[in-house]
Amino acid sequence: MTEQNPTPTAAARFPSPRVAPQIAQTADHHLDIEEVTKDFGRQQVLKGINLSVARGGTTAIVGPSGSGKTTLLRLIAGFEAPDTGRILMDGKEVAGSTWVPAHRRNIGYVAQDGALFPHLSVGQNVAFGLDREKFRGRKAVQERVDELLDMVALDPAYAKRRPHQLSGGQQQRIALARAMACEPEVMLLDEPFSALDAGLRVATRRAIGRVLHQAGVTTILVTHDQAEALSFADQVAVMRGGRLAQIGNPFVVYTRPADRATAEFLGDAVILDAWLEGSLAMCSLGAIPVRRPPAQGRVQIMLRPEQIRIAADSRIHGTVLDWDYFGPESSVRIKLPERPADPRIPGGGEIITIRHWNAAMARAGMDLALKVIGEGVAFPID
Ligand SMILES: Nc1ncnc2c1ncn2[C@@H]1O[C@H](COP(=O)(O)OP(=O)(O)OP(=O)(O)O)[C@@H](O)[C@H]1O
Repeated sequence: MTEQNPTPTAAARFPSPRVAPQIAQTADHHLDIEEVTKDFGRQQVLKGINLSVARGGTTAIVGPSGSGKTTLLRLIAGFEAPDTGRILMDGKEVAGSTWVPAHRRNIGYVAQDGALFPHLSVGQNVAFGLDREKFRGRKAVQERVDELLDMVALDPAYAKRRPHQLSGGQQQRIALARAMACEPEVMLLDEPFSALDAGLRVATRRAIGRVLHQAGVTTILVTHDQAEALSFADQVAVMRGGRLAQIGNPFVVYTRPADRATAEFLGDAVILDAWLEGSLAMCSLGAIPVRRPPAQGRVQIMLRPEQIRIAADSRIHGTVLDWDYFGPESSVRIKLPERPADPRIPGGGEIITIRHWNAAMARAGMDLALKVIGEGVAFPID
């Protein structure tokens, strides 16, 4: 873990009360980020971030490239200092009016490429993080290295190899073992799976997630992959343009995104113009129930493609344009009727994409009856 001797700015050392509000501390918060900002030159990269992470919890910070994810992680690690705001661990300030350097924060860090030392063996890489006061002598070190390799499901026989003699997934597990050797309370993972191919990526993610969960380590994963964020974490924080657009559990952020951009970032979304009356949105797909309507009248309604099903008994129809076959499911493009029967309903003629498991059912030009399952999410029109 390299430290870059960050110099806290005057604002970070002496934040004004205006920018460092007291946010109620909850007993099980391990990490609290309060009103944190960070500028690089004239660019404000973080614009007032507030985020709390529960002890032993797993948070994924997800967002498009350049949204400030890595910068936030580096601030938590102590590689950089915030310009304003503060960061607390266990309710104690580590950045803000005080400064605790990276090596005293008890935080592990695994980078995208693992950053193993190429000239050291696997065993020496893992041993690098050990507290030599605690593990004195070759035997004690060897036993602990074997234990750590076992923890990440690697045979101790690998200890003698050099990093380049291992697969990408094995190298990432070694990087985790090295970071775990320091016995960190918090583990920061900066896109550690992104260089791995699809199959290895899922297996490595599962293996690393299991190790951290079993050890009760509070974990923050940075990723730009929404599926990875949803499957890995119990809390997802969506970043956009230096701000947190939404924080919630994976189910909530996926099914009830806060705005259209978040909806589209987290997965495929069908978005239609609609007329909202009470808690029913009327659109080309019929009357769709909406939870907590944000407005009345003209809105946009969002559905996930898997909520739109083919159902023989429905009055809503569409025409198949084409489809893509993916094996277990197909993606079917459908054109909705030009003018909905009810004149109050905006839209018509929209092209939507749904998912269906049976490709044999779809033919171009075929008429399909469609049914919506569950609730939609309405977004006000600006
Ligand atoms: N040390 C630095 N000096 C100047 N600008 C920086 C520095 N670090 C980051 N930035 C800028 O801050 C912005 C946010 O970068 P950051 O790496 O935090 O984004 P990110 O969301 O992690 O992106 P990616 O997914 O591409 O890694 C970018 O515009 C980047 O160019």
